[in-house]
Amino acid sequence: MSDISVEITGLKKSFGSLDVLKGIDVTVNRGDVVCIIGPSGSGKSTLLRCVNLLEEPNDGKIVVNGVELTNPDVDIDLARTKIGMVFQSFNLFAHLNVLANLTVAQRKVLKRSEKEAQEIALRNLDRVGLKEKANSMPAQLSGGQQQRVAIARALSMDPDVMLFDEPTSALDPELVGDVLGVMRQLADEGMTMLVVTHEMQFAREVADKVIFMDGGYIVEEGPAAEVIGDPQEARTQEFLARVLDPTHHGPSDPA
Ligand SMILES: Nc1ncnc2c1ncn2[C@@H]1O[C@H](COP(=O)(O)OP(=O)(O)OP(=O)(O)O)[C@@H](O)[C@H]1O
Repeated sequence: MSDISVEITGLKKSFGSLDVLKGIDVTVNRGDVVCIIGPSGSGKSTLLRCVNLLEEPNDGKIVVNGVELTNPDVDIDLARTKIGMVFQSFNLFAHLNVLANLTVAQRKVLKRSEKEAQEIALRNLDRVGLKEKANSMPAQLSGGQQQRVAIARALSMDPDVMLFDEPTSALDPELVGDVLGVMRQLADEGMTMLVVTHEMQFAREVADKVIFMDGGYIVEEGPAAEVIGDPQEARTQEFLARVLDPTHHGPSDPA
């Protein structure tokens, strides 16, 4: 089996006349955590959405665990079950309790029996420390708990890869640590993860590789210490101010 889990080559995506991804190449090895950072509007979410086939690329190739998702003959529903996605806004079904949130796609897409789906759901709720909330409704949970349920829901589909799109951005600061803790645990367990985040400490401590995107290009890629730098250095302070500034939209087009 290849060591490569995700291989993206020459990926391009436009919305009308807006070129958002201008030729992206990314390789993620099996078991690695890759963090994607970059200013607002640089195309980070669009990249993840293309990998999960929520957006159709205009050009390029995406291969996940040997399956070319960009091949028009691929069974998209089946391929997508292998890719778990966690969004900023949790996206739980508000009218279903926690357990049902975790079983519905297992029943429908993977055709698991109710009993098997519930067993797998409870195991994954336990993994994120929320087994006792199985019968709660999403609205009865904190944002951090809802996000951990969303992670457990994605895990219940037995994904090969987990994609996280700013999973802590919508949370109150005191709830961020619990969600990052679950993500650290998944990384320790060897889950392959592609994470769009503004959490630089998480990137420094957990990422095997950091990718810095700007203006639809990858402009830097490597170990966190090289891409983000030492937090004590002035260069790093300037860099972080640029990456974390929500008003920066500067597509410094290298072409
Ligand atoms: N469905 C869409 N239709 C039109 N434009 C879109 C669509 N999705 C994204 N865009 C535009 O593409 C550009 C990149 O958006 P994207 O969400 O990928 O950036 P981002 O780097 O994730 O930003 P942020 O950090 O603010 O989430 C933005 O200009 C955005 O307005």
